[in-house]
Amino acid sequence: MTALQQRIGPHPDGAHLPAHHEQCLGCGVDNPHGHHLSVHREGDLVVATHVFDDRHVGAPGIAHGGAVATVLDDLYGFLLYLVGEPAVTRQLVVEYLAPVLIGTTYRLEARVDRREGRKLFVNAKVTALDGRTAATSTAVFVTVDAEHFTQARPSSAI
Ligand SMILES: CCCCCCCCCCCC(=O)SCCNC(=O)CCNC(=O)[C@H](O)C(C)(C)COP(=O)(O)OP(=O)(O)OC[C@H]1O[C@@H](n2cnc3c(N)ncnc32)[C@H](O)[C@@H]1OP(=O)(O)O
Repeated sequence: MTALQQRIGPHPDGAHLPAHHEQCLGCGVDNPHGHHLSVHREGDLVVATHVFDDRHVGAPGIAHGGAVATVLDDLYGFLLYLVGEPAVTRQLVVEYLAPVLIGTTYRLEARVDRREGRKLFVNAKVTALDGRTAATSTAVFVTVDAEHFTQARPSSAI
């Protein structure tokens, strides 16, 4: 079994899901610019509790839209652990419904809506702890083989 296959799973309900790799902008623990997302499985959902900090500011006190998109994109990347195959973003759509505030805790959740061949149609939302939804998203991911990740660095550890 390859390291990629081992990382992909399976992962039981409730399990903490492994970072994509240590330097990943979304979830890598060793990336000083990263969001350090910590994600677990809740049934068919992947879920994170997240606080944007001053590194992610756009308008004063408000998270940059690109930072929110980054986190959503990375969260979708955890659905591959439920699908059991690697997949990458082909299309990402974000609806910014309300400002995402710096220093405020949000629940992020994502799920696979449906699959058609290699295409995974996925959706996500960002919800404040008072229940208000700050952002929703849809995306299309496309499954790839392990060689996809060796295009830039043939010796990639993924
Ligand atoms: C453990 C850790 C490891 C895994 C680590 C994972 C890390 C995850 C990190 C978070 C996520 C990311 O940031 S991922 C990084 C950002 N994304 C990328 O770099 C991807 C760049 N794009 C690509 O490499 C390529 O375009 C691919 C692989 C996505 C697809 O290329 P392809 O393989 O040639 O496939 P292609 O024929 O073009 O399209 C496949 C199918 O999708 C359809 N399709 C294409 N676009 C759309 C669309 N917008 N809406 C609907 N359908 C679409 C096509 O019609 C086709 O359908 P049909 O004709 O077959 O029916």
